[in-house]
Amino acid sequence: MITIKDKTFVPFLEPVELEKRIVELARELDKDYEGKNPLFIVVLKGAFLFAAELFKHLSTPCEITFVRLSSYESMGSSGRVKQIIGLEESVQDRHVVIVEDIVDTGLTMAQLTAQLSGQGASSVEIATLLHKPDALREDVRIRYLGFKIENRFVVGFGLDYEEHGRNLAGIHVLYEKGAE
Ligand SMILES: O=P(O)(O)OC[C@H]1O[C@H](OP(=O)(O)OP(=O)(O)O)[C@H](O)[C@@H]1O
Ligand code: HPA
Ligand SMILES: [Mg+2]
Repeated sequence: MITIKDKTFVPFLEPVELEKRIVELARELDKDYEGKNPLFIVVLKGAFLFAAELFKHLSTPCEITFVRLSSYESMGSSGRVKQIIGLEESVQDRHVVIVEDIVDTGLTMAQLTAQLSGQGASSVEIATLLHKPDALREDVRIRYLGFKIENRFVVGFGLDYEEHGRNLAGIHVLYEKGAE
């Protein structure tokens, strides 16, 4: 168990499980994007460790860039996605893969995919480490998924609780008596 501020979290996905699944995703991406020079767009801050692990195992020639989007306040979505750092590259006629840590309500991905398609990308796919199907409120199609998880708040491996816990090597879930 670990404590961050006023909350307790318990281990849920170990670093070795994460790495094993990320290697599988990299192999799938290598196969699907061979010869396409994809543009990977990493969504900061949360996706930084997932992206680092993914790219270490990816061998297809590609370009990598970053945006920084923010919508969460403490443990809930504010309902608004703020673009803190925008995209510098043109996505016109590019095969784009968004690299995200988690699709929760889907609001962040719904907005970003609509924006990229509107800017003329040839294709836009989502690669996310985690997804909470029971929390989804938007029409979001995930092409590359690490783990489907329950609708419970998680931290670690890039994900934060009030900006803390991003450096944890595994994913931890909020401790609720009787649910651990
Ligand atoms: O599906 P949604 O409900 O939109 O939630 C998912 C988004 O929320 C988190 O970002 P956050 O706003 O916490 O910013 P951060 O990555 O800097 O922590 C997470 O990293 C995703 O980008
Ligand atoms: O469960 C979560 N944990 C941390 N950040 C998040 N952003 C969306 N869902 C989550
Ligand atoms: Mg966050």
